[in-house]
Amino acid sequence: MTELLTAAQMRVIEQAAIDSGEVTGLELMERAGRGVVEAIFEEWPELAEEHHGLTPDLATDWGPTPEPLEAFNAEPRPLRAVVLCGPGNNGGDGFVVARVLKERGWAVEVFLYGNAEKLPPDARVNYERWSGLGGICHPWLSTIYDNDGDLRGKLFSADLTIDAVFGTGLSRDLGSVHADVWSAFDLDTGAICRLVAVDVPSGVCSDSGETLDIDCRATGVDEGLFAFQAELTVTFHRAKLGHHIAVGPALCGKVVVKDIGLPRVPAAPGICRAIGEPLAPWLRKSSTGHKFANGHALILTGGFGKTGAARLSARGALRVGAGLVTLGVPPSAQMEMASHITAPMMTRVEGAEGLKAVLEDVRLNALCLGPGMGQERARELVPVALAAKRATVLDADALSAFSDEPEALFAQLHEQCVLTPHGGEFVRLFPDIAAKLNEVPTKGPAYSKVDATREAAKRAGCVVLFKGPDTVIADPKGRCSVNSAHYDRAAPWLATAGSGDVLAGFITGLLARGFAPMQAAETAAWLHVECALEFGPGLIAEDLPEQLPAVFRKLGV
Ligand SMILES: NC(=O)C1=CN([C@@H]2O[C@H](COP(=O)(O)OP(=O)(O)OC[C@H]3O[C@@H](n4cnc5c(N)ncnc54)[C@H](OP(=O)(O)O)[C@@H]3O)[C@@H](O)[C@H]2O)[C@@H](O)CC1
Ligand SMILES: Nc1ncnc2c1ncn2[C@@H]1O[C@H](COP(=O)(O)OP(=O)(O)O)[C@@H](O)[C@H]1O
Ligand SMILES: [K+]
Repeated sequence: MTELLTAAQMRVIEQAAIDSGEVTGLELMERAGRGVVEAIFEEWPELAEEHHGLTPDLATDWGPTPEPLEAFNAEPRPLRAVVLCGPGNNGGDGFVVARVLKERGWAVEVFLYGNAEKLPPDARVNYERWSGLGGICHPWLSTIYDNDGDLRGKLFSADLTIDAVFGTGLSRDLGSVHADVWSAFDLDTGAICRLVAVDVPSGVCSDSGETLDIDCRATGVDEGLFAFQAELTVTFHRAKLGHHIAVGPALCGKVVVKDIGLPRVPAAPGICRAIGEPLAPWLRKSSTGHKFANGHALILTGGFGKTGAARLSARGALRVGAGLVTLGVPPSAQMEMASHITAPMMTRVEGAEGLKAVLEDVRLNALCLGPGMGQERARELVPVALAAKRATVLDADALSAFSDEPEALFAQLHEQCVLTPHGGEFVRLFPDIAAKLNEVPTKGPAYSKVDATREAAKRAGCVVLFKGPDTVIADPKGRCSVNSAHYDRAAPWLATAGSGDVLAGFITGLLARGFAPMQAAETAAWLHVECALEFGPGLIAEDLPEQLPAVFRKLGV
């Protein structure tokens, strides 16, 4: 697992390194700027070729694009970069990038969105260093929208554009920025070729992955998405939360993390982690254990015509390694279920008394309630299941059944429980927290899905897994992790009916095997995405459990 930092955590790490005398802020800025250039050349090796920025294929004059024949005959020209620098240290990194590219023979134009006199000290030094090499345009002095050497024209014809306007210091509503800064956000940045964001695309809050909105009435600016759309984002030391949650991933393009020589992140409870590959020994079965040594899961089903979801969970629980899985079926669905199952077992669970009787078997060590269950049955059975104090997953109907009285549910939950809401279920159980999360943010750092999940887990007193492409998992003590299904782990085919039921089954199966709730939720979420990637396009929920053998084999289980 690697850390996903907030801006404040990054500042603490940076400040500690500076205070220890190991490094200066200026050295960090130099490494950051050079790291950006290195990442650019790794991403587009054609920009790094030996002729030091001279190429007839990529570079034309600053003017309009020449006709093909003209381009063919044209003399090689320097590659061209536009660097947009903001008023803080992100801008400072931009000046370093400008200098390094210029030293390699590039034609570089730098725009400063801010007042040079007010730049922070390290950024100011790099501004001065750049000033010895090239000029600086102040956007408010140039005629941005005409066709004569304007910023817009330059951006759209440059070989590379660097966004160093705002990084982790984005703190205020963009409506409060001076019109000169605003002009940078008023561009269709998605259409700019090779737009590289330094640290984070400007306008994206690095803690929440949200874009900060503006008060459109106050500014007269049209509503829109006020952030740069990067093709590549180069960040430093560790990825930030905003690279993996909310709309951040959609705006970052691709994220590369460059080492700038800072020490390892000290373990601290407030630091959130990206879930990585589980260790194979955790998932191996003991060579001597019998089936009961791997636990016995009970999955409660819905009535006639509603049993499919629980069957998906059961298949997931079995494949992930539970020794036995039993489906608890109401009488109306017994025939239906019997004709569908082979490996899972079945037992009749009619109502609260029926469940109490079944739970007298203490070998049933993990329970799953919710998938396809129906809210009425869930209201009756959830209290019995929770009173039995077994490891318990509550999903789907077992959550929605308590939307009128979430406090009544919270009073019964215990620390062996895992709640797995999707966005809609989260709103029903935690309406005030969801309202904060869904508010359009105007200030940074904005309230994030990580904040919301932590708050929900604390209130519920158990692990909460808040689903989505950015699944966030938290426990009541504040431990938190993100299962990011973005970038090379993008798994859009998981958005299919029943995939959440399989996830609930994976968690239940791992709980049956003795995993702690947080570890079960994290491991299951990671495996779930791996199964989707293993299968690829065309995936439906039934396919997910069937990929586990291949995923386990790759892990060396
Ligand atoms: N930490 C590290 O280890 C390293 C950090 N490095 C780099 O430093 C970056 C962080 O620098 P930073 O803290 O100076 O913040 P940055 O993003 O440049 O912006 C701050 C400026 O913007 C202003 N401002 C904010 N919001 C605004 C708004 N809505 N509208 C208008 N203005 C607004 C804000 O004004 P203020 O709110 O203070 O009045 C201030 O002037 C980081 O992303 C990375 O690139 C690397 O060099 C090396 C290692
Ligand atoms: N675009 C996506 N990318 C990655 N994972 C996704 C995406 N959309 C949904 N998922 C995952 O798929 C599952 C869907 O669960 P849920 O909404 O409960 O569906 P269902 O109720 O049909 O089973 C969750 O684990 C969620 O994280
Ligand atoms: K930036």
